[in-house]
Amino acid sequence: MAARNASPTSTSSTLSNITVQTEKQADVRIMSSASPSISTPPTSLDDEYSVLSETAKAETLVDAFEEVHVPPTSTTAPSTPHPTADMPPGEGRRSARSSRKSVTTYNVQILAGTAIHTPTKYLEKHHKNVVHGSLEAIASKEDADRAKKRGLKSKAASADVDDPVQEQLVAEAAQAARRRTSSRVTDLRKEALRNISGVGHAVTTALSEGRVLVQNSLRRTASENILKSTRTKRPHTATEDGDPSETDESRDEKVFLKPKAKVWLRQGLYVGQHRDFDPRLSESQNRAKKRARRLQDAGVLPLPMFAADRMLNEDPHHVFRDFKLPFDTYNPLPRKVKVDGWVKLNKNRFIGDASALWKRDKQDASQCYCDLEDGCGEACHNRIMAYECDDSNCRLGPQHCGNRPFAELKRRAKGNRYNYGVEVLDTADRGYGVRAMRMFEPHQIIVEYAGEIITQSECERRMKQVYKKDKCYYLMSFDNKMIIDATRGTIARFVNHSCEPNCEMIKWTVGGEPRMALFAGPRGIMTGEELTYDYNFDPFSQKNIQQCRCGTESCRGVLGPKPKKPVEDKSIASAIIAGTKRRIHDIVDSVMAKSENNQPSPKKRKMLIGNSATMKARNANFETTAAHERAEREAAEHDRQIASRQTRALKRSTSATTPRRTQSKYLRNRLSSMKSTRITTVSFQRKVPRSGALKSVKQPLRSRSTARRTQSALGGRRPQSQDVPSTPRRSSFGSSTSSEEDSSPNITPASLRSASRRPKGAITPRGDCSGKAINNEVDTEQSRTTRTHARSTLHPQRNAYVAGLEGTLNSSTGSKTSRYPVQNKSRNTSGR
Ligand SMILES: C[S@@+](CC[C@H](N)C(=O)[O-])C[C@H]1O[C@@H](n2cnc3c(N)ncnc32)[C@H](O)[C@@H]1O
Repeated sequence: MAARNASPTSTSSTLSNITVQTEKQADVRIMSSASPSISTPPTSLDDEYSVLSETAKAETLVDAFEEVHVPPTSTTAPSTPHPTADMPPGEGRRSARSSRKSVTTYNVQILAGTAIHTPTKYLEKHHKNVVHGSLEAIASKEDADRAKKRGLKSKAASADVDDPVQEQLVAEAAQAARRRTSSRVTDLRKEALRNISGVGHAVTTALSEGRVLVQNSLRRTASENILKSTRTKRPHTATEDGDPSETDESRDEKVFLKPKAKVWLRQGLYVGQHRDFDPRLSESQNRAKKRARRLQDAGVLPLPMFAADRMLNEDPHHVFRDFKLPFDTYNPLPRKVKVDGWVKLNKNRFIGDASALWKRDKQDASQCYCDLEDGCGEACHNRIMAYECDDSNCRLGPQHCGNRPFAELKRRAKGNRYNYGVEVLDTADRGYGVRAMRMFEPHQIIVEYAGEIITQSECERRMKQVYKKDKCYYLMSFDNKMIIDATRGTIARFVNHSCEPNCEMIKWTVGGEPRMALFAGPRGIMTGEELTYDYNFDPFSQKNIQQCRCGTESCRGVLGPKPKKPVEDKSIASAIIAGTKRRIHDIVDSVMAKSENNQPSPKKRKMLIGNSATMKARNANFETTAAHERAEREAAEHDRQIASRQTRALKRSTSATTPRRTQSKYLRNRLSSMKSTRITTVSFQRKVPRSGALKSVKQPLRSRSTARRTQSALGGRRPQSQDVPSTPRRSSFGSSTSSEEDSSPNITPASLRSASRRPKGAITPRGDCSGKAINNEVDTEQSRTTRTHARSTLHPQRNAYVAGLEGTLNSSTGSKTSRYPVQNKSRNTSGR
C-alpha cells in the first residue's frame, strides 16, 4: 500500500512524490541524454516526462546504460532476464511496483518546506519499499548484504570493475537487475508458496479428518479393556522413547497397529482364572506341566466354569471325579418321546365290575394333632399312616401343613412341564423309562401311578385276549384285590426297575381312597436322573426270570430277589415225591435182601415167598401212602414257614423303621391289627417288540354270579339303572389309539355308596390268567396266610413275570381293623 501511495502514477501523490536523480545519476543522464538533472519541480517536457513516465528514472538509466554498455559481467545477474529489443514489449516493461521499489522518492512538500504534517504512512517504517538515501549507499549496502550471502561470487564480480563510476553504475545496474529479478522471483515464489501452502493445508486438513475418522471407528470396535490396558502401557511406548512431540492420537494409532494379545488380570476377583495353556505345547504336555505345578499354585479356588474345565480335561487318574451340575445350571430341554398306544389317564377309573366290587366299608379316619411348629412333619400321625392331611383330619391349613403330597401334585400338574417334572425317556436296552426334569426333595411326591382299576377276572381276560401279543403289561396289584392297569394311565407306568432305586412306590390314603404314587427316595432326585424303583420282582419260576439291566453295582442280575440257588424245573412237591419213591424202592430192596439171606426150607420158602411177597406189597403200599402224606405235609409246612418268615420280616422292618416316639399306643394297636398284602406289578413279556398296543376288545358281560349277587342285594328285584355304579362303562377297550387324555370320571361318591351296600359273603373273583391266584382271598387259614404274603404268580406259557412290590394294601377279610394300611418298608423308610 505504501508503495502504491508513493507511486508517481497515483493522482494523490503525482505532484508530491517526485523521483529525482542524484548527481551521479545526472551524470549518467547527461551521458545518455535521457533526462535533465533537476532539483526543482519539473519545468520542461523532459521533466514532465520523468515525472509522469511509468518507467522509473533509475530504470531508464539502467536501460540506457545497458544499451550503451554491454554488461561487463554476465555473472552479476545471470538469471535475470534483461529486457531487450528482441523481447516483447510487455515483457520488457517492468511493473510500476517494481520500479517504485527501486526509485528513491522525495516528498516535494517536505522538501519545499510546505509540509504541515507528515502522515504516518510516509514515515520510514511504513515505507518498506521506499529506499531512503543515495542510490550508491543503498546499492553498496545491499551489495554488501548479498555479498555476505553470495560470498565470493559477488566479490569476484565487483573486482572486475575498475572504474569507480563504471563500477558504481554496474553495481547499480546489477543491483537493479537483481532487485527486479528478485522481486519478481520473490513474487512468484511467494505465490507458489501460497498455493503450495494452500494445497498443503487442504491436504493436511483432509488427512487429519480421515485420521480422526479411522481412530473413532477403531475406538468403537476395540474393546474397552484393550484400550485401557494399552494405555497403561503407554509410558513404555511413547514417553520412554523420548518423543515428546508424539500426540495421543498417534499413540493410539500405534496401539491399534500392534497385534492383539490376551491380557490376564493380575489382581481382583478373576485372578488365576485363566486356562493356563501353553499353545506351544500339546494338550498332553500341557496337562503334564500342570500336574507338575499343581501343588505349587493351589492358592486360589477356581470359579465353577473353570472348575468344570479342569475336572473334564485334566488327567482322570489324578483328579477326575463324577459331578453333577445343579438344577439351575443344567436344565435339560424337554424331549418329547411319542409312545404309540399309550392313552394317558390322570386319575384312577373303575372298569366293569370293579366299582361294584370295590369294598368301601367306612375306614377309620386318621387324625393328626400337629401344631403350627410341627407343620405336619415327620412326627405327623397322618404322615406315618400314609394318610394325606386335609381339612377333615388336620387342624393346620394347607399353608402350614406339610403332609399334602397329592394336593401338591395336583398343583404341579397345572403348571408347566418343568413344574410337573417328568418326561418319557427312550433307554438303550430297557425300552422306555422316565426321567426327572427337575430336582425332587427326598421323599417328595413325583407322579401318581394311576390307571384303570380292574378286577382279577378282567385282568385275566385282558391278558388272554387283549394283551396276548404285547411284550409288557402295566399291571399292579392294588387295594381290594383289584389291579391297576396302567396301559391307559399315567406316565408312572414307564418307570423301570433298578436294584439300587432312587424312588419308592407307596400307597396312600387320600380322602378315604387308596392311591399309589411314586415318591423320591431318601437321596432325592437330581435333574436329568432316570427314575427307578425296585419292582421286588418274584419270578416264581426259572422260565420267568428276566435279566436285569439296571447297571448298578449291587445288581441282582435278575428282576426280583436274587435266587439263593438255581431254580429247578421241578416243583418242591414233585421233588419230595421223587425222593419218597426212591426211599420206597430202597425199603423194598432191603426187605427182599433180608428174606433171601434167611434161606428156610423149600416148602417154607414157598410160603415165605408168598408171605413175603404179600408183605412186601403191603409194606410198599403203606410206605407209598405214608410218603405221599409226608410229602404233602412237608410242602404245606414249607409254605407255612415261608409265609411266617415273611410276616416276621415285615413286622421287624415295621418296628425297626418306625420312630419310637411316634409309636403311640393308638398306633401300636392299629399296627398290630393290620394285615399286609403285597402289591404286585404284573408285567408279561412277549416276543412282540413294542409294548402298550391295545386292541379293540369288547367288555365282557357281567358274570352270572355278579348279576345274581346284585339282584339279591336289591331284594330280588332286577337291578335298575340307578343301582348301577355311576362309573361309566366302556363298550370296548383300546378302540382309541390316540394318546389324548381320557377325561372320564373317577371314583364317585355314588359308586362308593353302591359298592358299600354290597352284601356280605359276596363272591370274590379269583384266579389269574394262568388259573392261579394273584393276591386272591381264600377261606382257609393257611391260604389266608399265603395270601397275606401273596406271591405273584407267573404265567409260564407267556413267559410272564410278576413284580411283587411290598405294599401297604389293606386286608380285605371284612374285619374293620383290617382296612387300615400297614406301614410297609417303603413308607417307613420314606417316613411319609
Ligand atoms: C412296567 S414296564 C416298564 C416300562 C418299559 N420299559 C416300557 O418300555 O414300557 C416293565 C418292563 O420294562 C423292562 N425293564 C424294566 N426295568 C428293567 C431292568 N432293570 N432291566 C431290564 N429290563 C427292564 C422289562 O422289559 C419289563 O418287562
